[in-house]
Amino acid sequence: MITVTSAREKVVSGTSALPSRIRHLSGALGYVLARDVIAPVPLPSFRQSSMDGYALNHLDITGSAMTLPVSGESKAGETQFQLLAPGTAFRIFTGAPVPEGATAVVMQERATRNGDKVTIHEFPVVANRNLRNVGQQINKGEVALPAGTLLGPGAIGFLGGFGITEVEVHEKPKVVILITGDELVTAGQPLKHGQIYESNAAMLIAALEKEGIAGVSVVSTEDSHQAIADRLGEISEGADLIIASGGISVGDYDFVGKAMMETGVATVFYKVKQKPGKPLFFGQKDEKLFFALPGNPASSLVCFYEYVLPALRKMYGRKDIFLPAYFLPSTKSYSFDGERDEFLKAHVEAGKVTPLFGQESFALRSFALANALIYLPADQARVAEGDLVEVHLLP
Ligand SMILES: Nc1nc2c(c(=O)[nH]1)N[C@H]1C(S)=C(S)[C@@H](COP(=O)(O)OP(=O)(O)OC[C@H]3O[C@@H](n4cnc5c(N)ncnc54)[C@H](O)[C@@H]3O)O[C@H]1N2
Ligand code: MOO
Repeated sequence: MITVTSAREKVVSGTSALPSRIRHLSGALGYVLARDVIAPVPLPSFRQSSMDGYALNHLDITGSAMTLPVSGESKAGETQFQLLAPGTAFRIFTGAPVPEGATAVVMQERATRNGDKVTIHEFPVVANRNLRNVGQQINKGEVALPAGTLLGPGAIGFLGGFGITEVEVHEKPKVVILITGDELVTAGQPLKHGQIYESNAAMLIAALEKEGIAGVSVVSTEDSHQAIADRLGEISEGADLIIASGGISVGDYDFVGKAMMETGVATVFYKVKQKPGKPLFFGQKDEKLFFALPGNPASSLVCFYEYVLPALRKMYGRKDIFLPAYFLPSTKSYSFDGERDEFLKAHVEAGKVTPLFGQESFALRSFALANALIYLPADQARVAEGDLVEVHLLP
């Protein structure tokens, strides 16, 4: 049995980023840049007004309430190159090109228009006021976004502002889920005594979807050594990452570990000193990663967030692969036997964290209400109210 820290290290060192490919910008949300994007043009690419008002030369305003003739107009989308005659003002609107010769824009709230004249109620007018200069945000040739940037809506908009339509990003892993367990019944079918509804597949698909991983296939198989080995061989063909659920403990019908080894998967680790999720298995074959998660639903989801998610994120190029961790005061006392590190389903609110009722590995009700996990190393087996605990925020 290895420690949580060592298991996490082995997941990181055993995982590499997938190759890159070109994607259309409109389909690149949630992907990670594989190359720096270089600004093809400066932004802004021409001098723009940031207000509706009057463009003028600030040196022409030598006292309060000065009146200037209005010699022209520039509105957003104006494509003609325009020149401001000395001693005059231009009517101008937000986003419009500033005429050559103008050095500032005065907001219309600080001006009074009277026919073809305007009186300026601002003195002094400061140079560059209400102007967006060429390259103020970024100059041509600079790194607009570095490799490793996770593309969110802001990045999509920023790159769209350059007219960029394609980006080079890391591929996302193709994931297959293998569900084992003879007691499992698909929703919609009646339950016989001793049977339960299968729910880990939908839970893991949801967690993957939240990470932007779609097209996940699910294969179910009976609890037989041969069937599991056969399915494992088949499903790993087109996949980058295989998640098995159930059958990884020590019972007579827990065949997943053996089947993994028989199909040539090299064990990186099996069993982690943690609760829940002790019988977690991680292995590799070629470039493919294999996780076998314990069937207990809460164990499965904890292992997903603490081990599978970092591997997935590293595969698609992310730098921040673990759940964000903070130390927060606990609103409740909590104690455990200290034999294994514990992950507790918890709720963070107003800078404090509360361990929830129902920490057993079969209990998902608490997970349904959780927005975080508390990580307690075995040597922190007694937590008093107000003690700082390590909190991992759920996505
Ligand atoms: N003698 C021992 N027994 C067990 C040990 C041990 O060390 N010695 N470890 C326990 C721990 S800890 C865990 S965790 C479980 C893990 O067992 P498996 O991974 O083999 O999981 P299963 O036995 O298949 O199922 C466990 C539990 O979860 C339910 N389950 C399974 N799959 C699903 C699913 N897809 N949807 C919903 N629920 C599922 C299943 O019915 C069981 O109740 O082993 C302990 N035993
Ligand atoms: O380690 Mo198991 O996941 O406690 O129930």
